[in-house]
Amino acid sequence: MNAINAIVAFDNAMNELVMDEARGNIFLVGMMGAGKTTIGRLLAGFLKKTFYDSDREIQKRTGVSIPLIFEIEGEAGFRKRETEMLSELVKTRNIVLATGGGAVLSAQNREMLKQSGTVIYLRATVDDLWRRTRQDKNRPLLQTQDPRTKLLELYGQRDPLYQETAHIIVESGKRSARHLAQLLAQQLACSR
Ligand SMILES: Nc1ncnc2c1ncn2[C@@H]1O[C@H](COP(=O)(O)OP(=O)(O)OP(=O)(O)O)[C@@H](O)[C@H]1O
Ligand SMILES: O=C(O)C1=C[C@@H](O)[C@@H](O)[C@H](O)C1
Ligand SMILES: [Mg+2]
Repeated sequence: MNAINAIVAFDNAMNELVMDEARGNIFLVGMMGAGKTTIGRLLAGFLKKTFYDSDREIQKRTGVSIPLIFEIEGEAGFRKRETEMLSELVKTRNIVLATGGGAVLSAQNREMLKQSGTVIYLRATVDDLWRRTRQDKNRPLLQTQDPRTKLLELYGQRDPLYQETAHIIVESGKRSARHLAQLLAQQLACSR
């Protein structure tokens, strides 16, 4: 696949096929701080789709924050809730969904996402991810002695899984969230 501006991997043939079977759904995957929530909301606005954020839906349903779920139920408890939430959300139509950063860890989740929508991997460098997340205490996995090293470790583990799940890979690079959302909206509109 050739580099097209910020969009580094956009396989049109595959995308047409995927869009046919995708019920109009777009699923964003990527690391914490990749911009899934920010870009997802903007993209939904441009494409006139309904925006959902899996983390937010879990918080709405449980009435507590993600860090508190991690504290009480551990990561395994959170992952179970995340899979339940994704199973519901993938059944809808015409949505843009920002998934949680760890959604791709489960093979079941990866398969569900691939089968029910066009999956976009928002890819960013560890330096950018670190800059965007370092001030934010809302990410339990980064509450360690050395969060930057943890981020690097998670990136190494997850980057192949995001790539495996995605139909489209977008390098977030130096572009603003708004500009990226605009580029994506244009590409997706063209491939319909
Ligand atoms: N392309 C971008 N350029 C500059 N800043 C960005 C970009 N994308 C996101 N940001 C900023 O980075 C921060 C994190 O973004 P966001 O919360 O959307 O990430 P996320 O992928 O949803 O993370 P999480 O998996 O933890 O929910 C926000 O402050 C957002 O404004
Ligand atoms: O990267 C992760 O594993 C996570 C990212 C967030 O979106 C939340 O889903 C939670 O903090 C876990
Ligand atoms: Mg988010």
